[in-house]
Amino acid sequence: MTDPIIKFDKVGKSYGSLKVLDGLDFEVKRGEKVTIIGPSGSGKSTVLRVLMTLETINDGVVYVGNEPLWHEQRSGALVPAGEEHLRKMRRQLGMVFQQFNLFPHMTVRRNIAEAPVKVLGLSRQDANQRAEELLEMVGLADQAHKYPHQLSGGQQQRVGIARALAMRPKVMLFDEPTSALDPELVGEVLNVIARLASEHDLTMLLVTHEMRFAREVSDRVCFFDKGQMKEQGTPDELFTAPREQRTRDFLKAVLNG
Ligand SMILES: Nc1ncnc2c1ncn2[C@@H]1O[C@H](COP(=O)(O)OP(=O)(O)OP(=O)(O)O)[C@@H](O)[C@H]1O
Repeated sequence: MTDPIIKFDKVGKSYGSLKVLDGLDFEVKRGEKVTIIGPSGSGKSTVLRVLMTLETINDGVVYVGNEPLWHEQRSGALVPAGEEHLRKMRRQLGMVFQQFNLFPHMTVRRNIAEAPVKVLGLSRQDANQRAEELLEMVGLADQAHKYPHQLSGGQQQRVGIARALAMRPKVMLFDEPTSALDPELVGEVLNVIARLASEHDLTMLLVTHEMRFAREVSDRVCFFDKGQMKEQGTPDELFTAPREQRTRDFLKAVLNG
């Protein structure tokens, strides 16, 4: 593995007096599968939302590839980025949300094909073909002409994954992709993500409360607390021999809870 494809360099983010990211230093390398775990409110989702340009930052620099995400170089200085730069940078990332956010009035196939047509300029025919290949991959080839409300939550989330992949992002972000699902539907979604992780060299950054899953799919697990990364390691290092007391307390609470 080589250069970082994502880098947070002393990134600060606050809502009023609440510091959500506190001088955060964090990197993900190309092709790496990284999971962020940590208590509620530790800033995990904010990291993904900042990358997706859904939240601004107050301090520091975020890099995607080797380019600043929220800034542009002008005459050697970093200045706040304009909308065109943000749009270009955002295209490198795909995100799967807790709430699937599918368009209710579009068929499953159209949900997946719409952005490739509108944003990437693919022909409708090529976009439909891409959508059908992705539906096959997530095990929903026979659901292309249904509407989201005709699918289970697990199926809708698999469409959400196909939709993000249709834009051929360099990095896939997953924000607690199973937390809105009934327990019996969690497995089918985790299986699709695990297969993606093992069969593709896509970079993946996941926030999850599913510790067993984090252990299985990740190259590296990062423990966040109070807007900082407090500890990181391979799944084995972090889950079997955490160094920090705060990590031990957290794991004890979630694994026994
Ligand atoms: N738009 C907002 N306005 C004010 N506070 C916010 C906003 N969005 C998030 N927060 C607060 O920022 C903190 C960090 O939120 P974030 O969603 O990143 O946490 P998290 O670690 O993902 O938590 P969880 O596991 O509960 O999802 C929380 O205390 C949250 O209430």
